[in-house]
Amino acid sequence: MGTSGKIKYFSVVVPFSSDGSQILLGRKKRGMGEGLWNGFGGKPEKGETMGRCAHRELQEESGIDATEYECAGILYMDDTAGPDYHIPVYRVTKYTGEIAETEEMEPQWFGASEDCLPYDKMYAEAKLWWPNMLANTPFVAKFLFEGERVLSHDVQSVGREVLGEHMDRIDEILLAGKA
Ligand SMILES: COc1nc(N)nc2c1ncn2[C@H]1C[C@H](O)[C@@H](COP(=O)(O)OP(=O)(O)OP(=O)(O)O)O1
Repeated sequence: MGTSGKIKYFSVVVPFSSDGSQILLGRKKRGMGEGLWNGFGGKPEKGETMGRCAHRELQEESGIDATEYECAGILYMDDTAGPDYHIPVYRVTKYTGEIAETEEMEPQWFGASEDCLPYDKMYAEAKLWWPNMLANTPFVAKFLFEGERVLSHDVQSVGREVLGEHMDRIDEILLAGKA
């Protein structure tokens, strides 16, 4: 854990097209990560599990309603100075509704392959975990940051049961109001 001892929780949510050939990203229009392409997402509300947070944030930021989605991996980000971030990443395989630009996000489809992703306009660590996301291989990724610089990383492919155990621990913390 970084020196601040604080952990902040966020979701990141990525819709895939029905044939899996495209992914929907959003360009953040304000606040944290402004100008960067990322999945949709944000902080859980009080009493909310991460899955519910992912569903709500996607709806709020893109207008669509995820009907089939699952956790694809977790980003554990330690910072040498600021708070640490624990960020489950979700893959949406079915949704209803119309995609819309919102106050927070400008949505755009990208090809679901590494050479189609706008890595130069994504968070610095994106290129380290997106290969797992694209291959549909569950992952647990650990990063040590100094500000925006990645000092070290360890991205492990894991079984779904292991990922489930990580998610259970996070939900337990959220539901106990300890986040
Ligand atoms: C290096 O760190 C990050 N990497 C990646 N890939 N994604 C990150 C990183 N830091 C934050 N994020 C994601 C997590 C969330 O999806 C957004 C930030 O969420 P936001 O600040 O918009 O949270 P909200 O709850 O929506 O906040 P407001 O209600 O204030 O809009 O970035």
